[in-house]
Amino acid sequence: MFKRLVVLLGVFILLLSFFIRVRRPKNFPPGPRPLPILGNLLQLDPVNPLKDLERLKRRYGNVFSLYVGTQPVVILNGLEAIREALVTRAMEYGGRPNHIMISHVLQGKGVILANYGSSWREHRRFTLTTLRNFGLGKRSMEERILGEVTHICKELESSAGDLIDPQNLFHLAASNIICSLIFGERFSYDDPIFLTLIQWLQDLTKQSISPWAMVYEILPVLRPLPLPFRNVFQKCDEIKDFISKIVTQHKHSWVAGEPRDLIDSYLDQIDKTAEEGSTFNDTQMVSLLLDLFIAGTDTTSNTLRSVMLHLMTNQPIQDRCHREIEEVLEGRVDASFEDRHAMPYVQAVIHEAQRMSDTVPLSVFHSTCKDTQLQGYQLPKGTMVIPNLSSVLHEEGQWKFPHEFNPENFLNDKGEFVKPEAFLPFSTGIRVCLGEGLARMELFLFVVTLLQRFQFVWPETGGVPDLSLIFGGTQSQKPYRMGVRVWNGQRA
Ligand code: HEM
Repeated sequence: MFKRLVVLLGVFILLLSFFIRVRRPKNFPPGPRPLPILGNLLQLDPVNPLKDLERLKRRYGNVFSLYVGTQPVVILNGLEAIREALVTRAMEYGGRPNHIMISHVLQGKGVILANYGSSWREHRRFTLTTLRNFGLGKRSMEERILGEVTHICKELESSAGDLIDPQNLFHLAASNIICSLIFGERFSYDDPIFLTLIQWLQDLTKQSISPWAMVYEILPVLRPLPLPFRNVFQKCDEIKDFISKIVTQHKHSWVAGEPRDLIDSYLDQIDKTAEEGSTFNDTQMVSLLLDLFIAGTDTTSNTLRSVMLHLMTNQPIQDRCHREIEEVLEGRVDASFEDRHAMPYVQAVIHEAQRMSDTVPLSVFHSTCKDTQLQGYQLPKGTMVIPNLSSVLHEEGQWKFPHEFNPENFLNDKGEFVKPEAFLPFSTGIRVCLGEGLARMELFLFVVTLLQRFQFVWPETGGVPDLSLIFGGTQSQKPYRMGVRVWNGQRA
């Protein structure tokens, strides 16, 4: 059915293109000529458009435009253009598009896809304060994370000598940290309810960038029909129902002023701001909780999978990390985030693997909040803007080794850890990832604890390691299996 629809649409568009010419706004960033209805979609590989974006950047410059359907979109490449938009002109570029499918699914509520304005600002501030109150940057958050790592270690111990695919394990662990923060409890890795929730979330993120999402975008007349994109809305409602039930349970046991988790803190906040015009309410709470799940699970677990793959396929680097960890911890069982200052090499390796993992390649899309400019071009209010973070993470001139895995990218001549300005996996500016602090703490404590206790080896039967990435809103390594050996004083 999808194929027939595409063929019919193709013929129709071809005919239309003889009569209609899409015109870019005046002094708009340049780009290839769009077709009516489809725009430039045929010039982008739907499986992975990053190479096409690189090609277009070479032809049109760091700031160019494309049409997704009838909507013009500006793509920003390289540190300079991204910084000018997201930092120097932060307020002008701090909006979110409201016409794409995922904005409709999430209804512009919560934080991630909320437009620039008081509701977004208040929810962002509330979430950051609450994360801090629950110990972000302090020992209590470390204990929460280390507690989860203990569960991973147990699973790995039971797989010692075997090969395992760490995908689910890392995913469940990252999710559990969010669960413990917002629901006040973690789930066991085989809890059927937890597994269903995770599956729903994966379906939701996968379907929201499927070809049907494009059909939704370019042919609004089809939106009311019972086509596959309706599943995304349905999945989202199911997840929200699940979250709403937990919120209702909390309301029965909540004691004002004594928050156990983010839901309790939110209920306090509703209480405190009960006057007219408050942006805090039950609907916004459920959307915020959903946002934290969506934003905090895939991202962290995909980055972890990438770090482990690079470590496994570079044994001398893994060995050197292990030695540094042993020297600093001196037999101490629990690492602390503060230990990172004494572990420049481990820090460099984690950052380098995160650079290569390029987890959120095209950031979350932005939108201009007013008529504005960039590098001499004019962008009208409401223009969708895509910061190509991937282009910065591999930008020539910014990195010693832009295209290969090499921890030297983060080390100076004295072997000290240095973070180049172009390290932007969390983006930058006023919409910079709200979970950056949490994610950095998780990555460090997970990796240090795992490397202290285990050696990870690329299986002999694994063939040549494939380090290429599967493109998506969040990118990931292809599934792989890793050999796990318990470290008992002797390298195998
Ligand atoms: C390695 C892990 C992570 C990466 C690479 C990552 C990356 C990003 C990126 C690129 C953005 C878009 C920023 C922009 O629009 O310019 C973002 C936004 C966001 N992230 Fe993360 N993220 C990670 C982990 C997390 C975690 C653990 C949380 C949960 C606490 C989280 C919560 C958010 C939220 C709520 C936003 C929306 C911020 C806003 O619109 O104001 N992220 N993240």
